[in-house]
Amino acid sequence: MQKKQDNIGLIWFRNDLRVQDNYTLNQAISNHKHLIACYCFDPKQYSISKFGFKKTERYRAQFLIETINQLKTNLKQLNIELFITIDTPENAIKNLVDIFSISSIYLQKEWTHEEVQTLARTKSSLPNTIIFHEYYDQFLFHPDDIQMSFDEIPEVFTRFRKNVELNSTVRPVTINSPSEQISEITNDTYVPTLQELGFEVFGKHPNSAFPFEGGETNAIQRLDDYFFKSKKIASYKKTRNGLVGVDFSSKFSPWLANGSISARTIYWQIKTFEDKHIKNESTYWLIFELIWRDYFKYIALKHQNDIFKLGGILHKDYDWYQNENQIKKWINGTTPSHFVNANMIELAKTGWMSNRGRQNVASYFAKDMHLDWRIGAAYFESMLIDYDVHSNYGNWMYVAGVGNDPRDRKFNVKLQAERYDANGRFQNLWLQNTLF
Ligand SMILES: Cc1cc2nc3c(=O)[nH]c(=O)nc-3n(C[C@H](O)[C@H](O)[C@H](O)COP(=O)(O)OP(=O)(O)OC[C@H]3O[C@@H](n4cnc5c(N)ncnc54)[C@H](O)[C@@H]3O)c2cc1C
Repeated sequence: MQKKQDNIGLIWFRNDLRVQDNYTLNQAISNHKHLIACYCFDPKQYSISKFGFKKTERYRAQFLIETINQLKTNLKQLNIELFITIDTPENAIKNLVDIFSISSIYLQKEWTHEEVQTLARTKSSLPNTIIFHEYYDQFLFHPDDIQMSFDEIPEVFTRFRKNVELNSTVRPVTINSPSEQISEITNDTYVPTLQELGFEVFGKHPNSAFPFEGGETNAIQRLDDYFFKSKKIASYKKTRNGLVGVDFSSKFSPWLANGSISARTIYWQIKTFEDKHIKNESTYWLIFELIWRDYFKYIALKHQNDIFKLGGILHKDYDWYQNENQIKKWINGTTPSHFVNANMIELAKTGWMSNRGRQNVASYFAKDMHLDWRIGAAYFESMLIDYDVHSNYGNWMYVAGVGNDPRDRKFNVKLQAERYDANGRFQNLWLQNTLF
């Protein structure tokens, strides 16, 4: 076994906010006797984006605060202090490097524009002797285990799925054990409040389909409830197009998005469930959806910044409008479609929307209202508790006809409402103040 280094290693947490099955942390623990960690509430993430929305709205901010609280506690159990700042990484990390004479920094590898820029700024604020150890760790199927280069990722999901199902395996989860305690370390940093991030305190909406709290422990709790206590996973395929309540789908996405649970952990727990209870179409379908998640990550790796461009990865030259009045109607839930409105009001009041809802409101925005799809995507980015850059932009491109839908479908929102909300329960839930 390699001898552990005496100098202190630094783990920079971004979207991998967990201690178990965290390969980056695992490598840092293997290489260093002593470790510290940091998380930055980067003010840029709370500023206004180019389309006029706050990049992170209050729902995700609250979820993140809860997540960092648990991360701090869980890291302490591994004898690792988490330093938290409301500052840019370039400033915060430079400070820690100076104070603790850090020479190695560990982080999850990201490839989207803003993350790459932030890392570049951070690197240039530091001496070039600092070694950065970056690892892909957000996938179900690790990039080294798929039999395709990024350029060869198929543009059709089914081809990608069949390839990985046939040729790749999911790695086992890694268990992290404590590192050595650092004596006499002072850490007076703390998890900020919502107000310190620029928001007012708010209560959870009583009708929210996502009433859960952030953090690794809560993610595991939800998994245990959905799989082993209620066993709802066994009927997931039948319920997953639901609109009302907590259990029609797994609700794993917010924890997956900020990395408080890994896709591998979910996968191996599905396998345990199948061994202990039942293996059926529903248990498979949850894995199928996790492969969709991987797919959009690989699409972003393949096409880089094209996923943010108006013509998307297909470089389509459609006519798009930026009519402010129409955009407001969509956001406020005052379009001619009650079904679209109900979904948009749910999003505004809770930070959550079902997958069925998202497909419909996005299709309506792009294909009925012909509005610049990037504005809809930026609004989702602001509001969603589970915002994930690859899934959000990948799905928006798909629905807008500039991405990976080979059939370029348009949703008929009236028929969709009749099919998925036949008794109007969902629409009544969110439109009661506007219709009656
Ligand atoms: C326009 C649009 C924007 C979206 N934006 C996001 C986003 O920012 N973040 C996000 O996590 N998901 C996004 N999705 C995908 C999907 O709607 C959510 O992942 C899902 O609704 C989350 O609920 P769940 O965890 O209960 O999902 P389940 O149905 O229980 O699925 C389990 C997991 O599979 C993954 N998954 C399921 N469907 C998809 C999908 N279509 N694409 C990628 N992964 C999927 C998610 O990680 C999800 O947690 C978007 C979909 C659309 C149509």
